[in-house]
Amino acid sequence: MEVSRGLKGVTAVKTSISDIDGEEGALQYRTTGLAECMKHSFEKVSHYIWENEWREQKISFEENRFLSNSVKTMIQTLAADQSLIATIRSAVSMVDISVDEWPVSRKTAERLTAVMPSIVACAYRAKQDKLFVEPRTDLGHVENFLYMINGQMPSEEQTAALESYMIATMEHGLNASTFTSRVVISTQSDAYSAAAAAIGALKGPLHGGAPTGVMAYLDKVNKSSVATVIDEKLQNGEKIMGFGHRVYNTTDPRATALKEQLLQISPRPAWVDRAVMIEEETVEHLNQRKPGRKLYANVEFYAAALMKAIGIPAELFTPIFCCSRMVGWTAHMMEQSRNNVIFRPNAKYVGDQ
Ligand SMILES: CC(=O)SCCNC(=O)CCNC(=O)[C@H](O)C(C)(C)COP(=O)(O)OP(=O)(O)OC[C@H]1O[C@@H](n2cnc3c(N)ncnc32)[C@H](O)[C@@H]1OP(=O)(O)O
Ligand SMILES: O=C([O-])CC(=O)C(=O)O
Repeated sequence: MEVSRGLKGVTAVKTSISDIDGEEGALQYRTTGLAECMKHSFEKVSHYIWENEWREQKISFEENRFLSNSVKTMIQTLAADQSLIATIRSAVSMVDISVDEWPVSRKTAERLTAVMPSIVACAYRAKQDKLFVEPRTDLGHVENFLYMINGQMPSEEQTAALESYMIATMEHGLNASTFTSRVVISTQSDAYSAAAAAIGALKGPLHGGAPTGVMAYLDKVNKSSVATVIDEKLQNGEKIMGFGHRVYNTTDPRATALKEQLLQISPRPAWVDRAVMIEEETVEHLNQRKPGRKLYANVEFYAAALMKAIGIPAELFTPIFCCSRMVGWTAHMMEQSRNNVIFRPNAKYVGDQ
């Protein structure tokens, strides 16, 4: 019996939600390339990913932003002694507790996606002893999110940059957290349980938790050099965060798109050019140290840099990723539940006979 560790190279589902060309470095949502998708609003691309139809549909997004008083109180209580991401993961399972539907509906996908920024903003502000800023219904999804985080209107540049990031990270095939969500749904469980489990999978440093490690890497290199830091990390068996990918054997197209956005920020912060140099040197050095592995920047390197450049604190990087990826998770939950087979692979016994 062949065992594929980490299911490397195994095709486990058929999907019409997105397609990745790992050799060419291309990503499309349904039949539309990433660059074209990034020209539209978060709401419009979400609708496209869920329904395969281009239509501006904002109203129910706005209605779905609100948190009940009891959920706000629970988030504020949890935030007092839990990490931000643990609070968010727990909070997702507390909204709309009684929903237990099958198959997963578009209505639930929209509720989960629209409410996530409110959960994140509530938890983030509670950790700073600040009161929750109620969502506004006259603002777009991303603009409202920044407004709830900071309690003031964001600049157009900030909103546009974050919207680009959030669209670029909405969906990415059968990555670990999306796979998690499909496994949970495959037992005919509910979307809230699947979303909480997916957040648990996303937060790990090998997946959506990587941007924190990217910031630490940049700091370390700035005090020393790329070669020294990489050699030290490889000797300790550590990975360089923001580099390497299971599917891409070239630069991640989202990294390229976010780098473009980063270079458009005006005025450009002094550290940005240095970060670009570090990315290039890292690729060169990693490929010298690990020849043939084809290690390039992944989305997380430029996600971290772009969010830093628009003034987003590092502790929000992974929570914001949860907000954008909720679109992909829920699209996969719908797809799985409409044509379900429970996931149950084999394990090869290698213990004592
Ligand atoms: C949104 C996202 O999830 S994007 C990914 C975010 N994660 C990161 O940035 C963490 C750093 N990167 C990694 O850990 C990996 O590249 C992953 C988890 C993304 C992919 O892992 P896998 O597909 O299992 O690749 P695997 O770990 O087997 O790597 C193949 C080889 O390249 C090396 N390698 C891969 N990534 C890195 C890296 N970032 N730094 C150093 N070496 C690396 C491995 O050590 C391995 O070398 P070996 O053949 O000598 O053993
Ligand atoms: O596809 C993956 O394995 C990880 C990734 O880039 C993502 O989830 O966006």
